[in-house]
Amino acid sequence: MTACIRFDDVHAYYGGAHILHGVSFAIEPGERVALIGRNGVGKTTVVNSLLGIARIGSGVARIAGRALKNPRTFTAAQLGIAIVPQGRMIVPNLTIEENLILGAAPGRKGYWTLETILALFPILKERARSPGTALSGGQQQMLALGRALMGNPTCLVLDEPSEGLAPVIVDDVADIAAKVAAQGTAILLIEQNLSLVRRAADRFGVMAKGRIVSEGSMAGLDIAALHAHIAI
Ligand SMILES: Nc1ncnc2c1ncn2[C@@H]1O[C@H](COP(=O)(O)OP(=O)(O)OP(=O)(O)O)[C@@H](O)[C@H]1O
Repeated sequence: MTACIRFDDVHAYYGGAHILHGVSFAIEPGERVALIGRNGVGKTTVVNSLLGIARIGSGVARIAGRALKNPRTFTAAQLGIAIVPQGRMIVPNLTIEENLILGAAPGRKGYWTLETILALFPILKERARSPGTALSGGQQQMLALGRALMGNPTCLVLDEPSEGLAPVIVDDVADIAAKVAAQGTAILLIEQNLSLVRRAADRFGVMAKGRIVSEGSMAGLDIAALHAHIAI
């Protein structure tokens, strides 16, 4: 089976700043993998390496088996990866429905359509004609998730989806992740909220100083050891 995302010994840089020091991992179709670790260890840089924002100096990052060579910001999307960025990035002068349509990938058909997404997120259906920014933080997170699903991605990348959200909304995010994975979409979850990680991932990798220092299945997750890694 070809991995949706595969990193082999990736070293990544911003200018001369060496941030990723030999990161290797793979996400198989339909898998839910969490990357955890404290602030500044390089989690978002993994995503930025897919987008060409961070430069891959050595090693290979692949999407759907294709090695990325000088990727553009849209290359990952073309290869089936949808990214829900930290901060959500809702377009303020578009309605909720228009924000969703923005995520559509013409030509890539699948389970997710405007109808199935509005059915998954009743609040977005109720307020489809309101501006995207009229929503609360949690609702904007749902909109960002829905917009990403509109492209029927093979892998959904969620960068700190729980940031700034109330615990009850974090539970909603975990439920959505489970429903998305049930449709066969793989998930890369970048997160520090352990209760979300425990509910929304099958496997984890712990990052420290630009490296994956521990990995395994959620069943084998040693919470005490993990706290030691991510304690601020
Ligand atoms: N565009 C950039 N240019 C230069 N350095 C950057 C850039 N983005 C991030 N960095 C640096 O790279 C390192 C890793 O940052 P990264 O955002 O990947 O961490 P993170 O684990 O995602 O943490 P956070 O949760 O704080 O985003 C940090 O030292 C950060 O200051």
